[in-house]
Amino acid sequence: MIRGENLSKRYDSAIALAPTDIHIAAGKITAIMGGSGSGKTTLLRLLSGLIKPTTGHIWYGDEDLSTISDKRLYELRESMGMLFQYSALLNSLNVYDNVAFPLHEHTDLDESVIRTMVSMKLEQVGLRGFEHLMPSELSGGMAKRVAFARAIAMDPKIVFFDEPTSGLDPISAGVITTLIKDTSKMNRMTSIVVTHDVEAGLAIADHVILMWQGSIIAEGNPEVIQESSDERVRQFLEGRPDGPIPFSRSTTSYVDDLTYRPGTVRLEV
Ligand SMILES: Nc1ncnc2c1ncn2[C@@H]1O[C@H](COP(=O)(O)OP(=O)(O)OP(=O)(O)O)[C@@H](O)[C@H]1O
Repeated sequence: MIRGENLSKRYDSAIALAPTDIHIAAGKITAIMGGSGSGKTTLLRLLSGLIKPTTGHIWYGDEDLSTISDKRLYELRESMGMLFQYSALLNSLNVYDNVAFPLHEHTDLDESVIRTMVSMKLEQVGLRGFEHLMPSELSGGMAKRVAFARAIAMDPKIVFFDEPTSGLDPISAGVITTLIKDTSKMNRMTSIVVTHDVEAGLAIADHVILMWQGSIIAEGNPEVIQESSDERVRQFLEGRPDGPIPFSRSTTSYVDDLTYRPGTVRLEV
């Protein structure tokens, strides 16, 4: 369904994503995992057309997301849903209007139809009856559920989830994880989930992509990943603070930094 070809992203001197080929299967859940700064969000943003690649193409069928017009991209977005890390609810709108927002924005449906659709989505996330609440009156878990209902309001074919469980207690995180899994299966939705939650990622994904320093270092079904003997994969899965993925990101010598005097040359390590 979605294919990235020679896809890369560079910010000034930083390479957020090294040239990468990627294939996202239709109707499946793909989990993108990896340490902080490994390029997960960059890859998600590229695949959803939120940012343009430095090199390469993103194919949706025979359309290249990196070169299509803004108008066509807007049309394609009608078949995409997004759930961002911080829920990104519109603070001045209540729960009903937040969930109805994409329906108002992209359709001419009668308000009575929209009302029914919003009720169905809120029922699905267990929040029917909370339509009148404002975002400031919601717990973090409730806000994520509202954001989830909004992401699926248009019955999208593809949904992008960026850290959907971050900052949630284990029960709320479990609720969101289950919602992603059940909704994806039920609607045959293509779900792309960026997550730090190794356990949840391996539990719900059909396909796992593991990233390190802007590159994909392993991919496959959860069993393949779990059985990998790659030291970087093992360190990530076992949550070891140091190993081939270093704890320190510093590129200069610590001793040199402590003894540095202006006018002398700093050594790179
Ligand atoms: N807008 C930007 N400008 C400059 N550098 C950026 C920008 N966005 C990302 N980067 C850099 O690109 C690299 C990858 O960032 P990215 O956010 O994709 O990582 P990530 O794996 O999602 O990290 P995290 O899990 O901490 O969110 C990082 O080194 C980051 O500093």
